[in-house]
Amino acid sequence: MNAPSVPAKTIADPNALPSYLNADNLGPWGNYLQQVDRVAPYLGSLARWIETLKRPKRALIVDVPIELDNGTVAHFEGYRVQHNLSRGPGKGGVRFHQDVTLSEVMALSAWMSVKNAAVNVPYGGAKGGIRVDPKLLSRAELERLTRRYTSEIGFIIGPNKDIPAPDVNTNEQVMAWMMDTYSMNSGSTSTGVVTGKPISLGGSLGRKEATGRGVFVVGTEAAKHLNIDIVGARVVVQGLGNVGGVAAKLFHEAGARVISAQDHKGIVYAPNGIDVPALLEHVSRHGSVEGYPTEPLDSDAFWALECEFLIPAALESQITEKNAPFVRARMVIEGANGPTTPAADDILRERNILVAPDVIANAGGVTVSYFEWVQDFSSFFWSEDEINQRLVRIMQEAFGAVWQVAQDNRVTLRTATFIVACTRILQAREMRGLYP
Ligand SMILES: NC(=O)C1=CN([C@@H]2O[C@H](COP(=O)(O)OP(=O)(O)OC[C@H]3O[C@@H](n4cnc5c(N)ncnc54)[C@H](OP(=O)(O)O)[C@@H]3O)[C@@H](O)[C@H]2O)C=CC1
Ligand SMILES: O=C(O)CCC(=O)C(=O)O
Repeated sequence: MNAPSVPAKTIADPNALPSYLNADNLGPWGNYLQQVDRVAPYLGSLARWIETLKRPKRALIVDVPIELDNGTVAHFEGYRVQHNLSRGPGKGGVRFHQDVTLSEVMALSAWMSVKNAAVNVPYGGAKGGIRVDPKLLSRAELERLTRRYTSEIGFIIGPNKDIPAPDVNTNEQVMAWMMDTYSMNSGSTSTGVVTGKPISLGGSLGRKEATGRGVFVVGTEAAKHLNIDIVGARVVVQGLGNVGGVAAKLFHEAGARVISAQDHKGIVYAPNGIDVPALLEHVSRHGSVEGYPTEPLDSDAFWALECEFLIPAALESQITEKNAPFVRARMVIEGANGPTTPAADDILRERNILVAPDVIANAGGVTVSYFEWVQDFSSFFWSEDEINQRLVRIMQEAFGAVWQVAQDNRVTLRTATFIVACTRILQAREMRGLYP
């Protein structure tokens, strides 16, 4: 009788993904992996490096303990993920939000790698976050949290290593605290360690508005291809924070009609167009669109509004297979990172709705962050006009190149952007080689 054949020694599959990378349902990280799978057929011989894109280079989880104002000690979970450093130091924002997870930060860091390569700024991709609802903290608690987090991640960030910036619920003040903490710990003032700083601390003119401005530029470029006139065009925006607020303002100033805006507390709707400056003033005073005079509209109807531009500018996975069949926009301009799931992408494509993806549409922020970093290194600061002109040129050229790749390969703008960006990343990976 033959004995069953049993290998003398079972070796774990050396190419198996680490467990935290390969679960079936990983939310934004799972969506990113699907986007990478879609680009693989277009990478030629570079496809042999594709696994590089599916594994973050480095993921740091830190405990961030702080003393609350009432004397108790609270522990928060913080992350900094450096997805890819082949093209330069890590670059990407820091998010403070109660739903932040490691897998979400991994996805956000990976989209930074793609975005930075798409606009050809010399960075890899990184992102950070703390799982906290900052609205529940006092200003002093927020400062302690930011400083402790900065110290905990301090050994992997730096002007030549990884440069954080603002994201959801972080701003110039948070960046100032991060810069100060890093500088104290390293023994010299280091303005280049973060971008999105106050102007008085080496920040750049135009950075605060840059992401929304980039969204507007990409929207107007895409509109030219679809023969849409901006004047009178209808715009619907989700999220009136830094990105959505500026984008809404610029569309309004260009003569478009912003007909609806949503944040986590409410929806504003005015079919003839909202007075955007008045709405933004209301939001800055009350923290939300809630309470602003409006015609009634529920959340399902919001996504189904007929419009030329639908701009998700809040969080991930807002346009899904559930609401994508009802979207009646001519195009979706992604101000947020990861707002459209791959299943929704397919539905929108079938329905002939153009999607200008996050990895190009919201790249204006990091582009001006790059300008800020360059200005800090040279201690020579540019005028706002110079910055905006350079920003517009980079965004127009990058979007034009992506548009052409999409036409040539008959793929979506998302896959086209991934083709351009992943080619750059993997070429750098190949040229550098693997061994020290
Ligand atoms: N800041 C930047 O430079 C860049 C940001 N991004 C991306 O843009 C998006 C927005 O970032 P940013 O504007 O900086 O963040 P902000 O914190 O300034 O604003 C976030 C906005 O999203 C709204 N929001 C949050 N949760 C929901 C929800 N569940 N439903 C509806 N609205 C919601 C917030 O409303 P409320 O206040 O009511 O919670 C707020 O209006 C994020 O995806 C971010 O990653 C991308 C590139 C650069
Ligand atoms: O300005 C930066 O460095 C990064 C901004 C960011 O986090 C993003 O583009 O998502």
